[in-house]
Amino acid sequence: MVRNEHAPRTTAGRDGLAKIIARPERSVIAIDFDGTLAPIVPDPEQARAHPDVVPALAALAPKVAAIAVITGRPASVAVRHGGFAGVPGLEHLVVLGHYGSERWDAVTGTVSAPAPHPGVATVRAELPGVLAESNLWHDTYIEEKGRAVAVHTRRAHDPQAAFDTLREPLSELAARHGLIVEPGRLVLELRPPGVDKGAALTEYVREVGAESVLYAGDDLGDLPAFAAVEKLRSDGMPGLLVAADTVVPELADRADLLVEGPADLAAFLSALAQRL
Ligand SMILES: O=P(O)(O)OC[C@H]1O[C@H](O[C@H]2O[C@H](CO)[C@@H](O)[C@H](O)[C@H]2O)[C@H](O)[C@@H](O)[C@@H]1O
Repeated sequence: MVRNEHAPRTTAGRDGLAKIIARPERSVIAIDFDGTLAPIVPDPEQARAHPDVVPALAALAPKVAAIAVITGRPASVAVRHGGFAGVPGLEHLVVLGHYGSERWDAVTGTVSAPAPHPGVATVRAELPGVLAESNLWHDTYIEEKGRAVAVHTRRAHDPQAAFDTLREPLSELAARHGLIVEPGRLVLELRPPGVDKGAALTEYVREVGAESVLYAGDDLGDLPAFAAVEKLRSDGMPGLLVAADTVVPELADRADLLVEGPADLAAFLSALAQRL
């Protein structure tokens, strides 16, 4: 059974869930990684999917049209930290990395990606100077992401103050080299423009020919995916929006269903799989 506390609080969300239950074979289940499938931890290298996540996804996958993980991480990192490769039941899993610009298919085990944006290398070279000018060189952690570079302030003495101080200079640095800043939970990522989780989700839903969609996320980078589901709903496709945390109110306020982090999301997905 899907427990009562996992009942959507909106009519649109209830309609979305009802459609998923009625025609699961035409439903896409799309889920963010950090904060949604993997608990937030101070060191991004140490983030791992909650132990209940892979069993829940593996139970659900054979019953729905498709499951996709849509993440700001490089696709290969999400696959590794998620433990998604070679799992019985997840033979058709898709991971859309770098906000949808990369794609890993479990079927082939390979990642497809466009050529790297030349601005990333220049930004990387200038970043230490910008951080030093803000007196935050020692207070930040730089995550090398290949096609992007992320500046984390979670380990700073005052994480929110460091985030606020860096937002403008990093936006200027990004803009000088044709990049944008993607803000997240105590992270400012400098990345190429032109792609977001909303576009990635819409394209994937069309590719699969889905009739309903569920999207779960926790952070600002998930807002375009929420907007995409809202647009699909206005075009007649039922959908369910799940927030895995209330720490980003802009997202949580728009959710049909709130769950309490990755373990609770896994419980919801597992109960859904049983019901289907
Ligand atoms: O799209 P996502 O899968 O949610 O990825 C967004 C960013 O997540 C990661 O940072 C967040 O998780 C870290 C590990 O728990 C945490 O330390 C950090 O404060 C969070 O912002 C990741 O490191 C970034 O590269 C992603 O862009």
